[in-house]
Amino acid sequence: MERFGYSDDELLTLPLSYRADLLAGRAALVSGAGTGIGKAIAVTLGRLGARLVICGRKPEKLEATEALLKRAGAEVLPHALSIRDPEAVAGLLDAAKARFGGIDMLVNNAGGQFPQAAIDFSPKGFNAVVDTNLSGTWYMMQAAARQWRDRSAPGAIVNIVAVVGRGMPGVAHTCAARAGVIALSKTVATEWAPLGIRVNCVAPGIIATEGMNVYPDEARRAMPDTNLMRRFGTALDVAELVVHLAGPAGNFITGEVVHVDGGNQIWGDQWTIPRPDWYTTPQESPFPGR
Ligand SMILES: CCC/C=C/C(=O)SCCNC(=O)CCNC(=O)[C@H](O)C(C)(C)COP(=O)([O-])OP(=O)([O-])OC[C@H]1O[C@@H](n2cnc3c(N)ncnc32)[C@H](O)[C@@H]1OP(=O)([O-])[O-]
Ligand SMILES: NC(=O)C1=CN([C@@H]2O[C@H](COP(=O)(O)OP(=O)(O)OC[C@H]3O[C@@H](n4cnc5c(N)ncnc54)[C@H](OP(=O)(O)O)[C@@H]3O)[C@@H](O)[C@H]2O)C=CC1
Repeated sequence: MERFGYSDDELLTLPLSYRADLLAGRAALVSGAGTGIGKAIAVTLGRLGARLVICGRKPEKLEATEALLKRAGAEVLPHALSIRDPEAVAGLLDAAKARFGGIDMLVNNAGGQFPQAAIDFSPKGFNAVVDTNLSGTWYMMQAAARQWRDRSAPGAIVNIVAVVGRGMPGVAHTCAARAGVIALSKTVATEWAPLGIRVNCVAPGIIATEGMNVYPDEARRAMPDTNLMRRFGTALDVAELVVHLAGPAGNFITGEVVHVDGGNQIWGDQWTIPRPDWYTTPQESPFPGR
């Protein structure tokens, strides 16, 4: 691929599809906001007037996004933690309440995985991915929902997942975790509608971010061949969809999974590890049927 995501200046200046004060007076919490898609989401929300709480494990990544948000004129509270730690997550929501009186929007973007054939997963590797993407996301959802309930305030959650409807060879652990997030989201969309809480998922296809460095060159080069538009999407494509779902345009949308994947889900099979010969050259099966 030619480049890995936007420069800071591009994030601050690329034209947006929304009016500049759309989210004035609102506060948003974005996880994994120090890099890639999360950084683009945070900056986009900030450019539209929202105040931001940003989290991730590494303070230095958050500092870069904090500086960018300040350039956009947004108020920002950076808070380093691992979303895998439920007590730290509860502390994060307390800090957001102390600073901004609470949040209106939660974007669970933090996550990731490593590519490996499933048959080789170690228990530690599998659990690391499930803990981060499923349990970590859940701790954030529950802590936010409890605060909204206690404040008698409405709220919107957007969970960033992946295109997992047909599985994705090389990242079975993340497929399991993301499918879990989708099922959780649909279930609590129903349980929490009486509290005024909407819950939706965004499933990005291949998006140009530095996170793509974890994939082998061969797999990454082939990725644009697996969507109808035959290219990578951008972090802004995801960020603008998040604005739609978390903001006023999404008021009647809940329990939904929206794909921003150039049509990958209806067409291409997506490999994150090299394809075995079985799928690339004509084969005579050594395992005949009855
Ligand atoms: C197109 C696809 C769609 C999606 C695209 C994207 O998401 S792009 C964005 C993508 N961005 C990202 O994905 C970035 C975020 N990803 C991450 O931070 C990590 O992948 C994580 C989710 C495992 C973090 O968990 P953590 O902080 O606990 O990390 P840790 O380093 O301590 O590892 C824990 C254990 O996991 C195992 N293990 C780890 N790596 C490998 C490997 N290469 N090989 C084999 N195994 C591996 C190993 O068992 C290790 O323990 P050990 O043996 O070392 O004692
Ligand atoms: N790029 C793509 O094509 C696709 C991405 N996605 C998903 O979108 C999300 C963003 O991806 P992208 O921006 O590309 O990748 P990045 O690797 O750049 O972003 C992941 C972010 O999550 C944070 N993070 C990881 N683990 C934790 C944790 N335990 N606690 C808190 N923060 C954590 C990281 O920060 P730190 O290391 O400081 O904790 C980092 O900022 C991820 O969930 C990814 O899997 C889904 C489909 C496709």
